[in-house]
Amino acid sequence: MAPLLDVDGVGKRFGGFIALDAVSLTIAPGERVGLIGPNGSGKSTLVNCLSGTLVNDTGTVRFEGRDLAGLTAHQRTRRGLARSFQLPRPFASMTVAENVRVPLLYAAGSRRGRHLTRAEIGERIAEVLGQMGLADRADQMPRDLTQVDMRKLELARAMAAEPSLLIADEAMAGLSNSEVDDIVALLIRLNQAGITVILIEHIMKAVMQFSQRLVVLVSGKKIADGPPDEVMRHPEVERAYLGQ
Ligand SMILES: Nc1ncnc2c1ncn2[C@@H]1O[C@H](COP(=O)(O)OP(=O)(O)OP(=O)(O)O)[C@@H](O)[C@H]1O
Repeated sequence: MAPLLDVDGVGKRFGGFIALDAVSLTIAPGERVGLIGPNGSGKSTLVNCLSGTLVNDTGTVRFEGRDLAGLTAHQRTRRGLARSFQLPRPFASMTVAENVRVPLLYAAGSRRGRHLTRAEIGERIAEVLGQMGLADRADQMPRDLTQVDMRKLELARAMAAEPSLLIADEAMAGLSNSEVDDIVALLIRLNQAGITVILIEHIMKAVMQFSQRLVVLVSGKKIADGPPDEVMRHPEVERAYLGQ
């Protein structure tokens, strides 16, 4: 099967510091992939190069067979590559439903190649909030949400764009065990509904529950890529984690 995402030799420097060193990886449609690595290993830099908030110095990123070079983050979202942020960034003066409506109007219409009708917009907002377990929070303001619901809203905003690939960047930090389980279950449900998901996460229990494949970055290099159990037994991975 042709890859959904094909990352080939992506490199990024900050001044003289090599944050990403020729990273290559492919993601097949429908996969659930965990991207892990110690602090500062380059995970966010890679995600930023994929989603278009940073421009890679070397290499190419292809999504659905097309080179994304030169496309802004918004253009990539409209092509179906959406990401959520470590720190949720809702519009503070809008309700939960309105927070979903904005990316939906912006991206879903262009994904479908036409304007959505008012009824379709309402249905889609309800569908996304339902998927995220936020249906009864629709009219609340973000400031009134619990931390876990705030994370769900951040994922809902990404999902409103109807992506084929969702990159979830540390969606669980600071949550309780049961809340982590809740978010993992939610991400697995999205995957089962056809969304390819890359999860960046430090909570290893969540990573192992979620991932069908693990990619490990250390010091900007990919050092392992494969089935989670095998990857975690890889000597370099053990060293990187014990060394933390
Ligand atoms: N804009 C920047 N300017 C200079 N250095 C940067 C910049 N962004 C990231 N770095 C450096 O690049 C390295 C990789 O950072 P990155 O945030 O990608 O790591 P990470 O794996 O996501 O870490 P964490 O798990 O802590 O979020 C770090 O050493 C970081 O200090």
